[in-house]
Amino acid sequence: MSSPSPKSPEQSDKSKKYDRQLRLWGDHGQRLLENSKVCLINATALGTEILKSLVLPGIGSFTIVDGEKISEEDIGSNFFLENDSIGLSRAQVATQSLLELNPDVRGDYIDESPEHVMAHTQDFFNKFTVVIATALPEKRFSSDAKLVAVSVNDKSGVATLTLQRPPVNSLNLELLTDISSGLTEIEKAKCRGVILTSSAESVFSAGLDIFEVYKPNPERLNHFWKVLQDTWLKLYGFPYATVAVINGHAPAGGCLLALSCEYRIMSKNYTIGLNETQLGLVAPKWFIASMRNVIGQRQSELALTAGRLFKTDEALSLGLVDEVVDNKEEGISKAEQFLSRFRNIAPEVRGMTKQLVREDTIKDLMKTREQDLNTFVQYALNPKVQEYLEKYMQALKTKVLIPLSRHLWDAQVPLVVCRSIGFLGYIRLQVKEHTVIETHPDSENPDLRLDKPWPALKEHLDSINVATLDQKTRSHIPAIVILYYYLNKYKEFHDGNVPRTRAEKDVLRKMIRDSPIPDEHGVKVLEENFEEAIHYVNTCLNPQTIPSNVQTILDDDSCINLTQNSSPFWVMCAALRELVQSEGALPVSGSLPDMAADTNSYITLQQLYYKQAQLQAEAVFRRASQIARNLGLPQDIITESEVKLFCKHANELHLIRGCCIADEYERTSLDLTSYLEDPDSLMFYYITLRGLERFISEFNTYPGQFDDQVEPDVLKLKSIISKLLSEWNCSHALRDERVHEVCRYGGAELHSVSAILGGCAAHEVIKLITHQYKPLNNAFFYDAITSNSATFCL
Ligand SMILES: CCCCCCC/C=C/C(=O)SCCNC(=O)CCNC(=O)[C@H](O)C(C)(C)COP(=O)(O)OP(=O)(O)OC[C@H]1O[C@@H](n2cnc3c(N)ncnc32)[C@H](O)[C@@H]1OP(=O)(O)O
Repeated sequence: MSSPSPKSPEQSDKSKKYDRQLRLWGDHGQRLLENSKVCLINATALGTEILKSLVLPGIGSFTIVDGEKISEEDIGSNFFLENDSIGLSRAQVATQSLLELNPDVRGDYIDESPEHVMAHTQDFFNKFTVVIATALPEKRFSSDAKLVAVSVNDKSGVATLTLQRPPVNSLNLELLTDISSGLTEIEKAKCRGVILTSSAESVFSAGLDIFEVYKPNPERLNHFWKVLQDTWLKLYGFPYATVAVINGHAPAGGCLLALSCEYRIMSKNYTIGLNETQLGLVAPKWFIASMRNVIGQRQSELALTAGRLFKTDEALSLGLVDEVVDNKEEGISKAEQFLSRFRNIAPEVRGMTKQLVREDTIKDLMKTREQDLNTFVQYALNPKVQEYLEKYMQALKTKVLIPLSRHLWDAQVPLVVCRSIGFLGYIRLQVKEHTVIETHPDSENPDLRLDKPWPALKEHLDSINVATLDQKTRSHIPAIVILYYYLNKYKEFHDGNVPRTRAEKDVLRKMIRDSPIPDEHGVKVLEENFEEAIHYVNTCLNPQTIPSNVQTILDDDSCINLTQNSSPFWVMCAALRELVQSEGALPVSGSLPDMAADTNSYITLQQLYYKQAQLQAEAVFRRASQIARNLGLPQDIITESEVKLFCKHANELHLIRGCCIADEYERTSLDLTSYLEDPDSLMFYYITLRGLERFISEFNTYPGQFDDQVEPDVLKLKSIISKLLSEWNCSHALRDERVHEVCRYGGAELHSVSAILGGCAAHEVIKLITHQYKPLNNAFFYDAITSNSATFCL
């Protein structure tokens, strides 16, 4: 790779400290690094290894977001955590240890889960240059979807209101609002009855959304409770017959919804109850009344004070539910049968009777609404209650990858997701758009323009007749002059064409090789500069074309249709496009390779190239500044030094348009056939890891985490993976030993694997920050057993 030249001996302390890396990405790269703000989610062994490799080269600052306390497992794998820190905040201890590595770096931490941070400070992550997330399970939910579905069976006149807020229909403000408007819709349609059920496989509703009450915004909290009261009043006093088909767990608020209906049909093997006391919460009076009206004072008191959750069959014996079924379909059919009981009863009469039965309970809340609201708000804001809720939230675990990925995608903040488990490692980069000016290609041909020299260069080169030079001058002229001279001779005999094929180039090489004048002994000695000219025949005579990747960038919509949101890169590209259109070529890079020549002739030539590069860069700068002005962008958005750098590297520009992780996880088909047919392909790790993510999401543990659960977990993971493969329409199966291997790890991190992967991930982050070198596009897998690695574009 090409590198900036070494620094002079008079270096500042900082440049001494960073000397080696400055050779790789220069002062300007270092400046970007020192201005960067990096966020790490979860200070796992891998997470801290990544930060270590970013703190040492001097990022500006880092913030760790991690609500976990240090465990024994952490101590075993995480170099930055000490034995005596068990039980302390992982974010805090890791921050302190990392800061010791480099006094020039600032660091802080947030001792909260990323989900909590997301829920309370939506834009928190937007301020970072890069966000890195380790050990972050997916969360399968989409924020845009409708939260309830209402369907009416025209024949039976029965409406079904289905709760569909994944994953567990927790009742947040939006879901409650949708339930309420769903009921209004049904009321207007004058249906014979309503079935309330859920689209989730195993949950009816998890009750109130804890995020509405944990560290709440007081205004929203008020509104939330009012809407809950309204929704309950509407459902409880609904004029038409209501049945709850409880096709999954129904704790707390979920139970309240079911209790508000007139009849309850529950699938086997789930739980239901008002379990508030178990959570350290007191259920409001109308929750209690709803239960008392169904199972009576005595049973309610026993159930409520203990916060009991009843299994389906217990709930049946208690009268909390009316019927038990095997599945939702049977439940719906039984609900229709219940509703058909009222076929011969006038709906108004039925409705009025229900109103009278329920009137007192409804009036009670109506009378005390304001007081109930105040009590709730005060109670929710009580620090002790918040403490309970915090503990409870931690127990529920957080899964935040999907919403975080979407959020950062929209905010255009790069996200680097990494996982290290046993001998397996994975890095996935999410960038919406990433542009690179200095890609540092491995080999670069000098940009000499000998096929089409600009006038000043042509004039200079034409002024030297190589054939007539004396021996001494001849041996000191730069190789480029020689090459140009013989190229012109060649063209004279070949209809003005430059040599293209190997045979044609051999002809030119021979012309140069045969050129020496015999010495006094009649021997032809080929001077070093002539040897160099022969060498350049291969690399310097390719006609000046615009590389296809650069042309694609210049033809990109972002280059042609600039807006006020266009980045400086695109403004410079637009200006470059105009230069290319008028001159037919990219700007000259302006640098000459070293050559055996006398200083004067070399410098004369070097000046010509340098001056031409300056002139072209100035033209691009003027045009770019004008474009920026026309767009109303700030004047300092385009700097002359940046435009010079841009023009110098115009033939290596690189653009990545990535893919959002959330989209990747929601994809329904994936063509893996070609990979899975190759026994050496590491693609199976992708499938295994996706299975692992889903396992963690469903069971809140790692497969194989508990010794006595390894075999059952293997079966569970296998079934999850085959479900995934069938979701992707992929007929291949994953070999059993692969699944066993992952379960054997039990979620453990190995420090050695995390250290390697941490270095790799940190290097990708440096590329993203400095906008130098091409970053990974987009996933990297590392197998520490075979020492193989592979990258895939997912
Ligand atoms: C402050 C004053 C308040 C006074 C009001 C008093 C009245 C209170 C009424 C209430 O309703 S309080 C809420 C009580 N709810 C519960 O206790 C249920 C908790 N959830 C569960 O037990 C289980 O989730 C479940 C319903 C049995 C389903 O289990 P499953 O294994 O299928 O899913 P999980 O992995 O546990 O959860 C998936 C996902 O959903 C999140 N989640 C679960 N419940 C809630 C909730 N109530 N609010 C918000 N989020 C919830 C859970 O954290 C998981 O999230 P991720 O980890 O995927 O991010």
